[in-house]
Amino acid sequence: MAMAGAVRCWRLGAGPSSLQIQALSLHMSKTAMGASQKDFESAMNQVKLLKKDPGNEVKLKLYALYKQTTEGPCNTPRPGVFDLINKAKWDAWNALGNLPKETARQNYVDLVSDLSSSDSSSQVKPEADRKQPGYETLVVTSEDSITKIMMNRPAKKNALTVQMYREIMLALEAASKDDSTLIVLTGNGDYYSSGNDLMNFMNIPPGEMEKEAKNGAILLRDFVGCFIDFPKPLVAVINGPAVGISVTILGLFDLVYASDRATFHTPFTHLGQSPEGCSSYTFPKIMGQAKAAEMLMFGKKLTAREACAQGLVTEVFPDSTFQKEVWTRLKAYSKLPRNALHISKQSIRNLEKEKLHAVNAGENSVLQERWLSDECMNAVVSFLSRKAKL
Ligand SMILES: CCCC/C=C/CC(=O)SCCNC(=O)CCNC(=O)[C@H](O)C(C)(C)COP(=O)(O)OP(=O)(O)OC[C@H]1O[C@@H](n2cnc3c(N)ncnc32)[C@H](O)[C@@H]1OP(=O)(O)O
Repeated sequence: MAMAGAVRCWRLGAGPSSLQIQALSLHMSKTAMGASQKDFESAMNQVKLLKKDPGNEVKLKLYALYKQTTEGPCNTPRPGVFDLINKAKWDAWNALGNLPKETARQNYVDLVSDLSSSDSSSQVKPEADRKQPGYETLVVTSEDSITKIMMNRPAKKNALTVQMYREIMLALEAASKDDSTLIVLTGNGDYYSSGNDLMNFMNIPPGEMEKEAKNGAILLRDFVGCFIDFPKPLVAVINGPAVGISVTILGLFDLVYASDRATFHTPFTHLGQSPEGCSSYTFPKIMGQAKAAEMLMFGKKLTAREACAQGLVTEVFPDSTFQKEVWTRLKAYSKLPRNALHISKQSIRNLEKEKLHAVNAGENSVLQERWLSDECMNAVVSFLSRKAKL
């Protein structure tokens, strides 16, 4: 809602200390003498420096007091019934009746002073302060109503260890309960993620293979289950190549933004494995049977633009401007009415939830067998002995 003169430019920068000093001086002006024209002008400038949007109700109050101070009681005709914004502004001004200009000026100065005080106590914290503690393989931060979960093993291309699967589940669980509107999953470094860490298959004593395969299937079921059940909009910010499970679960996200440097690769057959992440169901639905088969069965690697053309990716951005463009977009989306957004997400997902859980269970029991196969073991040994790479 734009209100000329009274309320503009909430995001113009000002150091917290200068805000505090000005807030204090405005408070001090609330003495018996009443607010002067200079105080009023200073308050108008102060409004432009507020970092936190005070909300429409307060903006209307400010607008009304501004008009009353500068023009006196409202004497213009009421805007038409469909001119909602101007009608709301007129109503707020008109409600002040015959309030004297001096009192309106004082009230305006007092209101701005209160807003400035609460604004300066909620200044943006530095990145290090926003980082949530307790994660070793992730960096989790919350800002602008967005919780960002960043996979943080760049030297290993963000390959997913058992600990990382568990930490992502914990971070999702916490994010489902925090006050964020959107949740973002992304990667640190040049890769989004190279998929399952193939070291997860190593160092298993000979007699323990079946038990470990079973544990792996349970971990995978729970991991994918978290994405199926997640109640808020999930956004993948694909900063570079994505492999294996980091690709398949994209079918469970609400938005997928990719750098034009990203690629999408599911080389399951080469690895003696089979699709997971509900991709055996979501991919044919998203891109059609033929394209899904080429990816999931024959391991065709897609460029970001191909993945976008096939509906797996929402939008592709040039790598040079990727972060800036994506985060600007997400910050705008995070201001949408939170409850409406979450209810829409849940309505869409609820239609499919039961089916997705059944698909997840089915895929995992097939994979549990695959992990015990010679084809899978040979592929892992080849990679680890550096004979094979994707
Ligand atoms: C329990 C749940 C199970 C869920 C199952 C999911 C299925 C999948 O996700 S299948 C996909 C598995 N992923 C792969 O097969 C990728 C294997 N990695 C590669 O082919 C290559 O590393 C690469 C193409 C991703 C990158 O090649 P590049 O030459 O650029 O870099 P590298 O020198 O190979 O990698 C750097 C460093 O990172 C290690 N690394 C990378 N990816 C993995 C991985 N997936 N598992 C284990 N380690 C990985 C790589 O070994 C290097 O480590 P060192 O520097 O120590 O040699």
